[in-house]
Amino acid sequence: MEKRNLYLHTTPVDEAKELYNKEIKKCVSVRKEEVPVQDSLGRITAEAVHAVLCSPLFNASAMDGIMVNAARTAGASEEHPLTLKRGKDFKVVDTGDPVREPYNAVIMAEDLLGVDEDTVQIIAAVSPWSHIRPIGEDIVAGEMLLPGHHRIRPVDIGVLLGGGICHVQVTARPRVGIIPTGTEMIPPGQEPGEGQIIDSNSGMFAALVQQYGGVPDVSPIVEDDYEKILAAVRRAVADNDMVIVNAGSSAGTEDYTVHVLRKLGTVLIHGVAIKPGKPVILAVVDNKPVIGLPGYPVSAYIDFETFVKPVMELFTGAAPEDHPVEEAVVSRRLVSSLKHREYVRVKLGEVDGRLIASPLVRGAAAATSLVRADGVCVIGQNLEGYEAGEKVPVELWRSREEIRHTIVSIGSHDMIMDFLADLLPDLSPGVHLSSTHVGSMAGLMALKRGEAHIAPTHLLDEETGVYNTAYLRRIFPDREMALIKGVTRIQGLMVKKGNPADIRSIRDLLRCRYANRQRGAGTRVLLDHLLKKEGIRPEQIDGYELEAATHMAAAALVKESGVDAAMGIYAAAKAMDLDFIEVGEEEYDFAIERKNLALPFIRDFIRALQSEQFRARVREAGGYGTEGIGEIIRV
Ligand SMILES: Nc1nc2c(c(=O)[nH]1)N[C@H]1C(S)=C(S)[C@@H](COP(=O)(O)OP(=O)(O)OC[C@H]3O[C@@H](n4cnc5c(N)ncnc54)[C@H](O)[C@@H]3O)O[C@H]1N2
Ligand code: MOO
Repeated sequence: MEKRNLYLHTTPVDEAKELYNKEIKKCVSVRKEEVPVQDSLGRITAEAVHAVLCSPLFNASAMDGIMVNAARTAGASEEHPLTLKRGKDFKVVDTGDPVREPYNAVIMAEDLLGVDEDTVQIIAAVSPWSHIRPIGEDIVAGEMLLPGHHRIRPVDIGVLLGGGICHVQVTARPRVGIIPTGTEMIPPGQEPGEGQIIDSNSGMFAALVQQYGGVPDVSPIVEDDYEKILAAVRRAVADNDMVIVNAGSSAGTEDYTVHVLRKLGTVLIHGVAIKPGKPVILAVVDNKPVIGLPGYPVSAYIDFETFVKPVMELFTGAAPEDHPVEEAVVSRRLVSSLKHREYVRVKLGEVDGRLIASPLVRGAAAATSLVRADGVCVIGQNLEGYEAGEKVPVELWRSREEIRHTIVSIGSHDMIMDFLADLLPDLSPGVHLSSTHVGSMAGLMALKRGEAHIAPTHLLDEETGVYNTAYLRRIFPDREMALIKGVTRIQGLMVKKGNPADIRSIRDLLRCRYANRQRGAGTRVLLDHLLKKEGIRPEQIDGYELEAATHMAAAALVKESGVDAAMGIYAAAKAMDLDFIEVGEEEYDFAIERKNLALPFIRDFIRALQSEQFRARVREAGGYGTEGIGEIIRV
């Protein structure tokens, strides 16, 4: 079996879905089961449900008051109030009480003039049936309460019970077998050894299966061995309605999934024009759908939504539910290939009334991009992408309301942005902070294009030695700008614990392996400044070209790889348990257009900055100063 799968042909997404759907429909049969109405929330009705009882079950008073015979009230007026006697003319009723012959109308208590215990006067006649809910007003026995294919909601449960139904026929939950494969995989919770990977996908699949109304059945991890995978698939197919085999879907020498599925059944598709998610396998084994999903989490998720969910809907009878789509302005150029339909995760924010989509990292292994995403921009296979500023359709993964109350920050990274994102919804319910880390300079450019509310920045003006203001003046010559004072922070060289390479100053970078930050990052500007002061040229630094996107990513390189030093902030070094050699202090502030200072959520942001909770977190992290925090500097 030591051969590679070369699947050069990739089928367009819709074609693959249609072909598979046609084939699967032949073998999927919907099973029904009866469940107590009380336990039916979220289940799908297998057939229409009809009421067995009327509601109300009898003619019922709709108000507190008295019941009368309407004819008896004729002639009552303000000039000629009519006197009624208890027992003879009326009976007292409460809301919901039955109203029977000879009574046929109810008068509200507030419309009665009390004379004594047993006597009232009325000043208007009433018509028959007033304030009476007639039998079957809401539900008539035999009436259809819910159609088939309907997802049962709390209000439906109320109506079913009211209509005399205690048990309801729903579609049975499909059992979905999940087989994680890979010799390098370990279950979550086990200490990973060299080269081992935590099986995080199975947990995600199990949750997705539950979300879409199925019952997950996760097998133990199967190593990359043809016979073992074959046995696992056989077992899972026998025990379940459908099966997912995870990883080993592509062209590696140990990617056995497709060979196993060919041996056991029919592989209809291997390779779809979708990115991420290309190596998906759509097969049928023993009349049951079996889908091979790629190992990379983002690919696996996109393929699950695209191919597994529709099959589950065949079993559950649920109507396909799609995310709402809205038009957004894309903040960066998005290049895509005609070879596939591409799903680009985006952060969304509303700035100056426009919905702005900022693309997140596109790697298929970047699972956090799924967590951080507010939506996804789907670039059709017939498109080569979009230019910055172009309108693009975006599937929303969060509500429009939530997006509207989100402060969009684009710029330099600091851990205080995480503290603030965590604190804000606590201090100002409903307000969120979304921060994208692209470096100080790129953040200011995004602010200029109207894609962000604030841009965190720490840029040193070499001539004046002053942070931030000079850049704002230069980049926004004709706009009224301001800086919200943030923190001062200690910058330094992060080195391995115990400083084995004995690094004491910038000059020592000449004899070690360094990791830099991306172009336009304030930390890189500071390094360049310090190198210049020492008369060192960038090309003399080994690793000047190696770029980390954040302080923490730079610290992780020092901690886990052959890198000896990276410039960063004290808090990152401390968080990663690294040693730290101080090189200077800098100012990390928030650039903003002055007109936006009045936005309610910007006031919330400033309040959060000045809160005792925030100061406490910053003190705990260490390496920060908070003098003047939250003050406004006009630029
Ligand atoms: N020569 C080629 N190599 C690859 C191609 C190709 O066309 N030619 N396709 C690439 C694409 S696209 C994808 S997507 C991946 C799919 O990989 P596999 O499905 O074969 O998965 P593995 O190689 O076994 O694993 C890859 C990677 O996925 C992660 N993984 C796997 N299982 C799990 C799990 N249960 N939980 C969490 N993460 C998991 C892990 O990082 C693995 O290293 O192939 C490319 N290669
Ligand atoms: O299809 Mo893979 O998912 O592009 O990375």
